[in-house]
Amino acid sequence: MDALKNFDGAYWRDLFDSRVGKTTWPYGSGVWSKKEWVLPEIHPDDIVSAFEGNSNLFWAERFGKHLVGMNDLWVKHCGISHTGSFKDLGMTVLVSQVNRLRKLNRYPLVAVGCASTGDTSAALSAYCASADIPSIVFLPANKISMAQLVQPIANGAFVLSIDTDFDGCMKLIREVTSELPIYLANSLNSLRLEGQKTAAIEILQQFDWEVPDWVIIPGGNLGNIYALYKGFKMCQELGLVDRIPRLVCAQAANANPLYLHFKSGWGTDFKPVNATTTLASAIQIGDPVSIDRAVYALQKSNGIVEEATEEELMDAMAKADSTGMFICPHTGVALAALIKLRKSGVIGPSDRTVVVSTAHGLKFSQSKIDYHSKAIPEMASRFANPPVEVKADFGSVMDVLRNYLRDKPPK
Ligand SMILES: Cc1ncc(COP(=O)(O)O)c(C=O)c1O
Ligand SMILES: N[C@@H](CCOP(=O)(O)O)C(=O)O
Repeated sequence: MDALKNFDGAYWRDLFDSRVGKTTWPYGSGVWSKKEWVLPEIHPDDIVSAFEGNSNLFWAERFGKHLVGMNDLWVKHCGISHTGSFKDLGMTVLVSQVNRLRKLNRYPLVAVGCASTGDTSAALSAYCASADIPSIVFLPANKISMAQLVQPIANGAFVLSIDTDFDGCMKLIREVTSELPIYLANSLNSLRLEGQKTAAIEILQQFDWEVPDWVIIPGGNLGNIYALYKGFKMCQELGLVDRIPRLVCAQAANANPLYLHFKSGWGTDFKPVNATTTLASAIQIGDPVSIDRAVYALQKSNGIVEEATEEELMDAMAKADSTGMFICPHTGVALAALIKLRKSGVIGPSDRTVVVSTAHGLKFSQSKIDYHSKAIPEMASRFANPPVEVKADFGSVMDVLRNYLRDKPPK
Protein backbone atom coordinates (compact mmCIF):
# COMPACT_ATOMS: atom_id res chain seq x y z
CA MET A 1 0.00 0.00 0.00
CA ASP A 2 2.84 2.44 0.76
CA ALA A 3 4.24 1.92 -2.73
CA LEU A 4 0.80 2.38 -4.28
CA LYS A 5 0.33 5.63 -2.32
CA ASN A 6 3.19 7.12 -4.33
CA PHE A 7 0.50 7.78 -6.93
CA ASP A 8 -2.69 9.76 -6.22
CA GLY A 9 -6.29 8.76 -6.79
CA ALA A 10 -6.55 10.56 -10.11
CA TYR A 11 -3.54 8.63 -11.42
CA TRP A 12 -5.13 5.29 -10.57
CA ARG A 13 -8.56 6.28 -11.92
CA ASP A 14 -7.05 7.41 -15.21
CA LEU A 15 -4.83 4.30 -15.48
CA PHE A 16 -7.71 1.90 -14.89
CA ASP A 17 -10.08 3.84 -17.13
CA SER A 18 -7.48 3.83 -19.92
CA ARG A 19 -7.53 0.02 -19.99
CA VAL A 20 -11.31 -0.47 -20.28
CA GLY A 21 -12.26 -2.26 -23.51
CA LYS A 22 -8.65 -2.92 -24.51
CA THR A 23 -7.30 -6.33 -25.58
CA THR A 24 -3.63 -5.56 -24.84
CA TRP A 25 -2.46 -8.57 -22.77
CA PRO A 26 -3.30 -8.83 -19.91
CA TYR A 27 -5.32 -5.61 -19.54
CA GLY A 28 -8.35 -7.01 -21.36
CA SER A 29 -9.12 -8.79 -18.08
CA GLY A 30 -11.18 -6.95 -15.47
CA VAL A 31 -8.75 -8.40 -12.92
CA TRP A 32 -5.42 -7.82 -14.67
CA SER A 33 -6.38 -4.30 -15.73
CA LYS A 34 -5.67 -3.65 -12.03
CA LYS A 35 -2.47 -5.72 -12.05
CA GLU A 36 -0.56 -3.23 -9.90
CA TRP A 37 -3.14 -3.76 -7.13
CA VAL A 38 -3.47 -7.53 -7.59
CA LEU A 39 -0.10 -9.27 -8.21
CA PRO A 40 2.36 -6.62 -9.42
CA GLU A 41 5.42 -8.88 -9.61
CA ILE A 42 4.05 -11.53 -11.96
CA HIS A 43 5.27 -11.44 -15.56
CA PRO A 44 2.45 -11.17 -18.13
CA ASP A 45 3.69 -14.37 -19.77
CA ASP A 46 2.85 -16.28 -16.58
CA ILE A 47 -0.72 -14.98 -16.38
CA VAL A 48 -3.54 -17.46 -17.06
CA SER A 49 -6.54 -15.40 -18.08
CA ALA A 50 -9.80 -15.73 -20.02
CA PHE A 51 -10.25 -11.95 -19.97
CA GLU A 52 -12.60 -12.48 -17.05
CA GLY A 53 -14.41 -9.65 -15.30
CA ASN A 54 -15.74 -6.44 -16.86
CA SER A 55 -19.20 -7.84 -16.15
CA ASN A 56 -22.40 -5.96 -16.89
CA LEU A 57 -23.64 -3.54 -14.24
CA PHE A 58 -27.29 -3.90 -15.21
CA TRP A 59 -29.89 -1.20 -14.34
CA ALA A 60 -32.66 -3.37 -12.88
CA GLU A 61 -35.25 -0.74 -13.76
CA ARG A 62 -38.34 -2.96 -13.83
CA PHE A 63 -37.50 -5.03 -10.73
CA GLY A 64 -36.59 -1.82 -8.90
CA LYS A 65 -39.66 0.23 -9.81
CA HIS A 66 -42.32 -2.48 -9.64
CA LEU A 67 -41.07 -4.75 -6.84
CA VAL A 68 -39.09 -2.66 -4.37
CA GLY A 69 -40.07 0.94 -5.20
CA MET A 70 -36.55 1.98 -6.21
CA ASN A 71 -35.23 3.77 -9.28
CA ASP A 72 -31.55 3.26 -8.60
CA LEU A 73 -31.25 -0.54 -8.33
CA TRP A 74 -28.45 -2.27 -10.21
CA VAL A 75 -27.35 -5.88 -10.59
CA LYS A 76 -23.64 -6.63 -11.07
CA HIS A 77 -23.71 -9.75 -13.24
CA CYS A 78 -20.53 -11.47 -12.04
CA GLY A 79 -22.07 -14.76 -13.16
CA ILE A 80 -21.92 -13.77 -16.82
CA SER A 81 -18.35 -15.01 -17.08
CA HIS A 82 -16.07 -17.69 -18.51
CA THR A 83 -17.28 -20.50 -16.21
CA GLY A 84 -20.52 -18.85 -15.16
CA SER A 85 -19.65 -17.53 -11.69
CA PHE A 86 -17.64 -14.82 -9.93
CA LYS A 87 -15.04 -17.45 -9.00
CA ASP A 88 -13.19 -16.75 -12.25
CA LEU A 89 -12.04 -13.43 -10.79
CA GLY A 90 -10.08 -15.13 -8.02
CA MET A 91 -9.04 -18.22 -9.92
CA THR A 92 -7.17 -16.34 -12.61
CA VAL A 93 -4.87 -14.92 -9.91
CA LEU A 94 -4.34 -18.17 -8.05
CA VAL A 95 -3.72 -20.31 -11.13
CA SER A 96 -1.40 -17.64 -12.59
CA GLN A 97 0.69 -17.75 -9.43
CA VAL A 98 0.81 -21.56 -9.54
CA ASN A 99 1.82 -21.33 -13.21
CA ARG A 100 4.65 -19.01 -12.20
CA LEU A 101 5.77 -21.26 -9.31
CA ARG A 102 5.86 -24.35 -11.55
CA LYS A 103 8.04 -22.52 -14.05
CA LEU A 104 10.42 -21.55 -11.24
CA ASN A 105 10.77 -25.27 -10.45
CA ARG A 106 11.32 -24.38 -6.82
CA TYR A 107 8.21 -25.98 -5.37
CA PRO A 108 7.11 -29.65 -5.75
CA LEU A 109 3.62 -28.69 -6.91
CA VAL A 110 1.94 -31.74 -8.46
CA ALA A 111 -1.63 -30.35 -8.70
CA VAL A 112 -4.06 -27.72 -7.48
CA GLY A 113 -7.01 -28.83 -5.37
CA CYS A 114 -10.20 -27.45 -3.85
CA ALA A 115 -13.32 -28.41 -2.02
CA SER A 116 -16.36 -27.02 -3.75
CA THR A 117 -20.13 -26.60 -3.85
CA GLY A 118 -19.61 -26.42 -7.60
CA ASP A 119 -18.51 -23.02 -8.84
CA THR A 120 -15.00 -22.96 -7.39
CA SER A 121 -14.33 -26.39 -8.88
CA ALA A 122 -15.65 -25.25 -12.25
CA ALA A 123 -13.37 -22.22 -12.27
CA LEU A 124 -10.35 -24.13 -10.97
CA SER A 125 -10.67 -26.89 -13.54
CA ALA A 126 -11.08 -24.46 -16.46
CA TYR A 127 -8.12 -22.25 -15.57
CA CYS A 128 -5.89 -25.23 -14.74
CA ALA A 129 -6.84 -26.92 -18.01
CA SER A 130 -5.94 -23.72 -19.83
CA ALA A 131 -2.45 -23.86 -18.30
CA ASP A 132 -2.03 -27.66 -18.44
CA ILE A 133 -1.93 -27.88 -14.65
CA PRO A 134 -3.54 -30.94 -13.02
CA SER A 135 -6.59 -30.12 -10.87
CA ILE A 136 -8.31 -32.15 -8.18
CA VAL A 137 -11.77 -31.30 -6.87
CA PHE A 138 -13.61 -32.59 -3.79
CA LEU A 139 -17.38 -32.40 -4.32
CA PRO A 140 -20.17 -33.29 -1.86
CA ALA A 141 -22.01 -36.21 -3.46
CA ASN A 142 -25.41 -35.33 -4.91
CA LYS A 143 -25.34 -31.77 -3.57
CA ILE A 144 -24.38 -29.77 -6.65
CA SER A 145 -26.15 -29.07 -9.92
CA MET A 146 -25.56 -31.16 -13.05
CA ALA A 147 -24.25 -28.09 -14.86
CA GLN A 148 -21.71 -27.53 -12.11
CA LEU A 149 -20.67 -31.18 -12.04
CA VAL A 150 -20.11 -31.49 -15.79
CA GLN A 151 -17.69 -28.54 -15.84
CA PRO A 152 -14.73 -30.10 -13.96
CA ILE A 153 -15.46 -33.41 -15.67
CA ALA A 154 -15.32 -31.81 -19.11
CA ASN A 155 -12.26 -29.75 -18.23
CA GLY A 156 -10.33 -32.87 -17.21
CA ALA A 157 -10.15 -32.41 -13.44
CA PHE A 158 -9.77 -35.43 -11.15
CA VAL A 159 -13.24 -35.35 -9.61
CA LEU A 160 -13.87 -36.93 -6.20
CA SER A 161 -17.53 -37.32 -5.26
CA ILE A 162 -17.43 -37.60 -1.47
CA ASP A 163 -20.24 -38.80 0.74
CA THR A 164 -20.36 -35.67 2.94
CA ASP A 165 -21.36 -32.00 2.70
CA PHE A 166 -19.16 -29.07 1.67
CA ASP A 167 -17.90 -28.54 5.20
CA GLY A 168 -16.75 -32.17 5.24
CA CYS A 169 -15.03 -31.72 1.87
CA MET A 170 -13.35 -28.54 3.12
CA LYS A 171 -11.99 -30.37 6.18
CA LEU A 172 -10.63 -33.17 3.99
CA ILE A 173 -8.93 -30.88 1.44
CA ARG A 174 -7.18 -28.98 4.25
CA GLU A 175 -5.91 -32.26 5.69
CA VAL A 176 -4.82 -33.62 2.30
CA THR A 177 -3.03 -30.44 1.18
CA SER A 178 -1.04 -30.42 4.41
CA GLU A 179 0.21 -33.92 3.55
CA LEU A 180 0.62 -33.88 -0.25
CA PRO A 181 2.19 -31.25 -2.58
CA ILE A 182 -1.25 -30.16 -3.77
CA TYR A 183 -1.79 -26.39 -3.81
CA LEU A 184 -4.98 -25.29 -2.03
CA ALA A 185 -7.28 -23.19 -4.24
CA ASN A 186 -10.12 -22.33 -1.86
CA SER A 187 -10.57 -18.73 -0.70
CA LEU A 188 -8.63 -19.61 2.45
CA ASN A 189 -5.83 -18.78 -0.01
CA SER A 190 -5.89 -14.98 -0.15
CA LEU A 191 -4.72 -14.93 -3.78
CA ARG A 192 -8.34 -15.69 -4.66
CA LEU A 193 -9.55 -12.57 -2.83
CA GLU A 194 -6.99 -10.39 -4.60
CA GLY A 195 -8.82 -11.17 -7.82
CA GLN A 196 -12.34 -11.10 -6.45
CA LYS A 197 -11.84 -7.63 -4.95
CA THR A 198 -11.63 -6.15 -8.48
CA ALA A 199 -15.42 -6.49 -8.82
CA ALA A 200 -15.67 -3.65 -6.29
CA ILE A 201 -13.30 -1.49 -8.31
CA GLU A 202 -15.32 -2.24 -11.46
CA ILE A 203 -18.55 -1.19 -9.75
CA LEU A 204 -17.04 2.18 -8.83
CA GLN A 205 -15.56 2.56 -12.32
CA GLN A 206 -18.93 1.79 -13.92
CA PHE A 207 -20.55 4.48 -11.77
CA ASP A 208 -17.84 6.90 -12.93
CA TRP A 209 -16.25 6.66 -9.49
CA GLU A 210 -19.42 7.55 -7.56
CA VAL A 211 -19.96 5.33 -4.52
CA PRO A 212 -23.26 3.41 -4.23
CA ASP A 213 -25.06 3.46 -0.87
CA TRP A 214 -25.47 -0.32 -0.55
CA VAL A 215 -23.91 -3.47 -2.00
CA ILE A 216 -25.73 -6.75 -1.29
CA ILE A 217 -23.79 -10.02 -1.68
CA PRO A 218 -24.88 -13.64 -1.08
CA GLY A 219 -22.53 -15.31 1.43
CA GLY A 220 -21.39 -18.91 1.94
CA ASN A 221 -17.69 -19.52 2.71
CA LEU A 222 -17.57 -15.72 3.16
CA GLY A 223 -14.45 -14.90 1.16
CA ASN A 224 -16.30 -12.73 -1.35
CA ILE A 225 -17.92 -10.29 1.09
CA TYR A 226 -14.43 -9.57 2.43
CA ALA A 227 -12.97 -9.33 -1.06
CA LEU A 228 -15.56 -6.72 -2.07
CA TYR A 229 -14.84 -4.78 1.14
CA LYS A 230 -11.10 -4.87 0.43
CA GLY A 231 -11.65 -3.55 -3.09
CA PHE A 232 -13.79 -0.66 -1.89
CA LYS A 233 -11.42 0.10 0.99
CA MET A 234 -8.35 0.19 -1.25
CA CYS A 235 -10.13 2.69 -3.48
CA GLN A 236 -10.85 4.88 -0.47
CA GLU A 237 -7.35 4.59 1.04
CA LEU A 238 -5.69 5.35 -2.29
CA GLY A 239 -7.87 8.40 -2.90
CA LEU A 240 -10.04 7.18 -5.79
CA VAL A 241 -13.21 7.70 -3.71
CA ASP A 242 -13.96 9.34 -0.35
CA ARG A 243 -16.13 6.65 1.25
CA ILE A 244 -17.22 3.03 0.92
CA PRO A 245 -20.73 1.57 0.57
CA ARG A 246 -22.57 -0.23 3.36
CA LEU A 247 -22.32 -3.97 2.76
CA VAL A 248 -25.10 -6.50 3.20
CA CYS A 249 -24.34 -10.21 3.33
CA ALA A 250 -27.37 -12.32 2.43
CA GLN A 251 -27.60 -15.94 3.60
CA ALA A 252 -30.01 -18.79 3.04
CA ALA A 253 -31.96 -19.38 6.27
CA ASN A 254 -31.01 -23.07 5.99
CA ALA A 255 -27.29 -22.16 6.08
CA ASN A 256 -27.06 -18.98 8.11
CA PRO A 257 -24.17 -19.06 10.61
CA LEU A 258 -23.14 -15.47 9.89
CA TYR A 259 -26.72 -14.24 10.19
CA LEU A 260 -27.09 -15.87 13.63
CA HIS A 261 -23.74 -14.40 14.69
CA PHE A 262 -24.86 -10.93 13.53
CA LYS A 263 -28.21 -11.22 15.33
CA SER A 264 -26.32 -12.15 18.52
CA GLY A 265 -24.64 -8.74 18.28
CA TRP A 266 -21.41 -10.33 17.08
CA GLY A 267 -21.32 -12.26 20.34
CA THR A 268 -18.06 -13.47 21.81
CA ASP A 269 -17.72 -16.78 20.01
CA PHE A 270 -18.92 -17.71 16.54
CA LYS A 271 -20.79 -21.00 16.33
CA PRO A 272 -20.82 -23.02 13.09
CA VAL A 273 -24.15 -24.59 12.16
CA ASN A 274 -25.13 -27.81 10.45
CA ALA A 275 -26.16 -26.37 7.08
CA THR A 276 -29.28 -28.09 5.76
CA THR A 277 -30.43 -28.46 2.17
CA THR A 278 -31.11 -25.23 0.34
CA LEU A 279 -31.93 -24.55 -3.30
CA ALA A 280 -29.17 -21.97 -3.05
CA SER A 281 -26.95 -25.03 -3.03
CA ALA A 282 -23.64 -23.23 -3.54
CA ILE A 283 -23.98 -21.49 -0.17
CA GLN A 284 -24.99 -24.56 1.84
CA ILE A 285 -22.07 -23.93 4.16
CA GLY A 286 -22.25 -24.10 7.94
CA ASP A 287 -18.62 -23.54 8.93
CA PRO A 288 -17.30 -20.76 6.65
CA VAL A 289 -13.51 -20.49 6.52
CA SER A 290 -13.57 -16.69 6.18
CA ILE A 291 -15.89 -15.92 9.09
CA ASP A 292 -13.36 -13.57 10.71
CA ARG A 293 -12.75 -11.73 7.44
CA ALA A 294 -16.50 -11.33 6.88
CA VAL A 295 -17.15 -10.02 10.40
CA TYR A 296 -14.31 -7.52 9.96
CA ALA A 297 -15.68 -6.33 6.61
CA LEU A 298 -19.21 -5.93 7.93
CA GLN A 299 -18.12 -4.11 11.09
CA LYS A 300 -15.90 -1.74 9.09
CA SER A 301 -18.64 -0.96 6.57
CA ASN A 302 -21.51 -0.54 9.02
CA GLY A 303 -22.86 -3.66 7.38
CA ILE A 304 -25.88 -5.87 7.85
CA VAL A 305 -26.60 -9.58 7.51
CA GLU A 306 -30.01 -10.76 6.27
CA GLU A 307 -31.43 -14.19 5.54
CA ALA A 308 -33.96 -15.64 3.12
CA THR A 309 -36.18 -18.68 3.42
CA GLU A 310 -36.42 -21.16 0.55
CA GLU A 311 -39.74 -19.68 -0.58
CA GLU A 312 -38.45 -16.10 -0.32
CA LEU A 313 -35.33 -16.78 -2.37
CA MET A 314 -37.13 -18.75 -5.05
CA ASP A 315 -39.95 -16.19 -5.35
CA ALA A 316 -37.35 -13.40 -5.63
CA MET A 317 -35.51 -15.34 -8.32
CA ALA A 318 -38.73 -15.96 -10.27
CA LYS A 319 -39.73 -12.31 -10.06
CA ALA A 320 -36.29 -11.19 -11.19
CA ASP A 321 -36.45 -13.60 -14.14
CA SER A 322 -39.89 -12.24 -15.05
CA THR A 323 -38.23 -8.83 -15.53
CA GLY A 324 -35.78 -10.21 -18.09
CA MET A 325 -32.91 -11.42 -15.95
CA PHE A 326 -31.97 -15.10 -15.58
CA ILE A 327 -30.38 -15.26 -12.17
CA CYS A 328 -29.21 -18.05 -9.87
CA PRO A 329 -30.89 -18.92 -6.55
CA HIS A 330 -28.03 -17.22 -4.67
CA THR A 331 -28.86 -13.93 -6.34
CA GLY A 332 -32.43 -14.73 -5.29
CA VAL A 333 -31.14 -14.77 -1.69
CA ALA A 334 -29.63 -11.31 -2.17
CA LEU A 335 -32.80 -9.93 -3.78
CA ALA A 336 -34.95 -11.43 -1.01
CA ALA A 337 -32.71 -9.63 1.50
CA LEU A 338 -33.20 -6.40 -0.46
CA ILE A 339 -36.98 -6.84 -0.37
CA LYS A 340 -36.83 -7.25 3.41
CA LEU A 341 -34.55 -4.25 3.91
CA ARG A 342 -36.83 -2.10 1.75
CA LYS A 343 -39.90 -3.22 3.69
CA SER A 344 -38.20 -2.36 6.98
CA GLY A 345 -37.06 1.00 5.59
CA VAL A 346 -33.38 0.27 6.24
CA ILE A 347 -32.74 0.75 2.51
CA GLY A 348 -34.46 3.89 1.25
CA PRO A 349 -36.35 4.31 -2.06
CA SER A 350 -33.66 6.53 -3.55
CA ASP A 351 -30.63 4.68 -2.20
CA ARG A 352 -28.30 3.59 -4.98
CA THR A 353 -28.09 -0.14 -4.43
CA VAL A 354 -26.09 -2.88 -6.16
CA VAL A 355 -26.98 -6.55 -5.88
CA VAL A 356 -24.02 -8.78 -6.79
CA SER A 357 -25.23 -11.68 -8.93
CA THR A 358 -22.73 -14.46 -8.34
CA ALA A 359 -23.59 -17.14 -10.90
CA HIS A 360 -25.50 -17.54 -14.16
CA GLY A 361 -29.01 -18.96 -13.85
CA LEU A 362 -28.21 -21.60 -16.47
CA LYS A 363 -26.04 -23.39 -13.92
CA PHE A 364 -29.11 -23.92 -11.71
CA SER A 365 -31.87 -24.52 -14.24
CA GLN A 366 -33.26 -27.60 -12.46
CA SER A 367 -34.32 -25.44 -9.50
CA LYS A 368 -36.16 -23.16 -11.94
CA ILE A 369 -37.79 -26.12 -13.69
CA ASP A 370 -38.95 -27.48 -10.33
CA TYR A 371 -40.29 -24.06 -9.30
CA HIS A 372 -42.24 -23.41 -12.49
CA SER A 373 -43.66 -26.95 -12.50
CA LYS A 374 -44.68 -26.49 -8.85
CA ALA A 375 -42.68 -29.59 -7.93
CA ILE A 376 -41.02 -28.17 -4.81
CA PRO A 377 -42.68 -29.66 -1.75
CA GLU A 378 -44.38 -27.18 0.60
CA MET A 379 -43.69 -24.28 -1.75
CA ALA A 380 -46.59 -22.34 -3.34
CA SER A 381 -44.43 -21.25 -6.30
CA ARG A 382 -46.65 -18.16 -6.53
CA PHE A 383 -44.96 -16.89 -9.69
CA ALA A 384 -44.79 -20.20 -11.55
CA ASN A 385 -45.21 -19.90 -15.32
CA PRO A 386 -45.77 -23.47 -16.55
CA PRO A 387 -46.06 -24.09 -20.32
CA VAL A 388 -49.55 -24.76 -21.73
CA GLU A 389 -49.93 -28.05 -23.62
CA VAL A 390 -52.12 -27.72 -26.70
CA LYS A 391 -53.14 -29.93 -29.62
CA ALA A 392 -51.35 -29.20 -32.90
CA ASP A 393 -54.32 -27.75 -34.77
CA PHE A 394 -55.25 -24.16 -35.59
CA GLY A 395 -58.51 -24.14 -33.66
CA SER A 396 -57.00 -25.41 -30.41
CA VAL A 397 -54.11 -22.96 -30.64
CA MET A 398 -56.45 -20.04 -31.37
CA ASP A 399 -58.65 -20.95 -28.40
CA VAL A 400 -55.66 -20.95 -26.07
CA LEU A 401 -54.36 -17.66 -27.43
CA ARG A 402 -57.76 -15.92 -27.29
CA ASN A 403 -58.05 -17.00 -23.66
CA TYR A 404 -54.52 -15.75 -22.92
CA LEU A 405 -55.01 -12.43 -24.73
CA ARG A 406 -58.50 -11.78 -23.34
CA ASP A 407 -57.22 -9.76 -20.37
CA LYS A 408 -54.30 -8.16 -22.26
CA PRO A 409 -55.83 -5.20 -24.17
CA PRO A 410 -53.48 -3.72 -26.82
CA LYS A 411 -51.62 -0.60 -25.48
C1 LIG B 1 -22.96 -18.95 -6.89
C2 LIG B 1 -22.35 -18.57 -5.54
N1 LIG B 1 -22.82 -17.49 -4.91
C3 LIG B 1 -22.32 -17.08 -3.72
C4 LIG B 1 -21.31 -17.81 -3.12
C5 LIG B 1 -20.78 -17.32 -1.78
O1 LIG B 1 -19.46 -16.81 -1.91
P1 LIG B 1 -18.50 -16.95 -0.65
O2 LIG B 1 -18.27 -18.42 -0.46
O3 LIG B 1 -17.25 -16.26 -1.04
O4 LIG B 1 -19.24 -16.33 0.50
C6 LIG B 1 -20.79 -18.94 -3.74
C7 LIG B 1 -19.69 -19.77 -3.14
O5 LIG B 1 -19.62 -19.94 -1.96
C8 LIG B 1 -21.31 -19.33 -4.99
O6 LIG B 1 -20.81 -20.42 -5.64
N1 LIG C 1 -19.46 -21.79 -3.21
C1 LIG C 1 -18.06 -22.16 -3.19
C2 LIG C 1 -17.62 -22.78 -1.88
C3 LIG C 1 -16.13 -22.64 -1.71
O1 LIG C 1 -15.83 -21.27 -1.70
P1 LIG C 1 -14.31 -20.74 -1.83
O2 LIG C 1 -14.48 -19.32 -2.21
O3 LIG C 1 -13.68 -20.92 -0.49
O4 LIG C 1 -13.61 -21.53 -2.87
C4 LIG C 1 -17.84 -23.06 -4.39
O5 LIG C 1 -18.34 -22.68 -5.45
O6 LIG C 1 -17.23 -24.10 -4.25
